[in-house]
Amino acid sequence: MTTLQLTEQILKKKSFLCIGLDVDLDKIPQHLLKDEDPIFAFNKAIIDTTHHLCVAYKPNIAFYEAYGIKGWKALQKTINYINENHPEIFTIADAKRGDIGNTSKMYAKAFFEDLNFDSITVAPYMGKDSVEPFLSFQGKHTILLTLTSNPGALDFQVQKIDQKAFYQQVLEISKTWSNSGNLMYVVGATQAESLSEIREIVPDSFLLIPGVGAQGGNLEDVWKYGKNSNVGLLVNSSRGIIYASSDENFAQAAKLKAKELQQQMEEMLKT
Ligand SMILES: O=c1ccn([C@@H]2O[C@H](COP(=O)(O)O)[C@@H](O)[C@H]2O)c(=O)[nH]1
Repeated sequence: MTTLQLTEQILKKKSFLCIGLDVDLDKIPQHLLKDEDPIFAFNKAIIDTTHHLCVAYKPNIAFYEAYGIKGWKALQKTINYINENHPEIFTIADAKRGDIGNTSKMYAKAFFEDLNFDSITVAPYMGKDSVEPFLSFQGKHTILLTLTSNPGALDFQVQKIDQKAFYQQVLEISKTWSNSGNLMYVVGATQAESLSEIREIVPDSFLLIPGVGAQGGNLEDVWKYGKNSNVGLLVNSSRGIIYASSDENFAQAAKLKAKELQQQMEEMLKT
């Protein structure tokens, strides 16, 4: 999917919501554990009730890898289900990969070719040759971790090198790489005060913003400081939506939570 198509979906659905599919078997409704594939059964129910309210789904790969081969199969079924039934939805493999070039190439093949995700999150720490193998896939997007939502973001990302914070260097340097048009950036909703300055460096790029809901980030601030003239935002919520209820009505409860966020976004898009 192109960024233009993604923007069209945002305007059509009046939503820049990304729903995180972070499935934890200890948190899903217990009746689903009787299913042959509880992870997929949970995801399918969430997708069936929320697909019209969001423009992206983001399975965090850790939540699938943790369950071994069963988790990986559930991930495959989930991405296939989205691609077959809702091809207009942007898919993000939140895998946070990045390694020496030939290894990154294999990560890229796994997530872009085998699983057919539209995008993947990548850590920039190993530099250009670790990221460019992802960027070389046409029609796919690489979402670089930039200023993350967790307290540990202060350990390295804001430290200064040549008077500039490390995360600012990530933005400026990555813009010079081959196929940098395929780049998007992760900025935590908890870092909203830095969004204006980030927008000055990457005015046109999409920003993936996790951290609203369970982590306390504020959607109004993200909109105020992070939007660009094409919206340019994907705001993720995982636990706040998918675990809205642990009863049999969990998917309807998730739909209500997603609807609340979508309605706030619809109002913002009118301004
Ligand atoms: O800076 C980051 C980067 C990634 N994440 C991921 O997003 C979701 C957030 O989940 P919530 O339940 O809505 O808090 C999760 O998969 C994180 O690993 C992030 O939170 N912050």
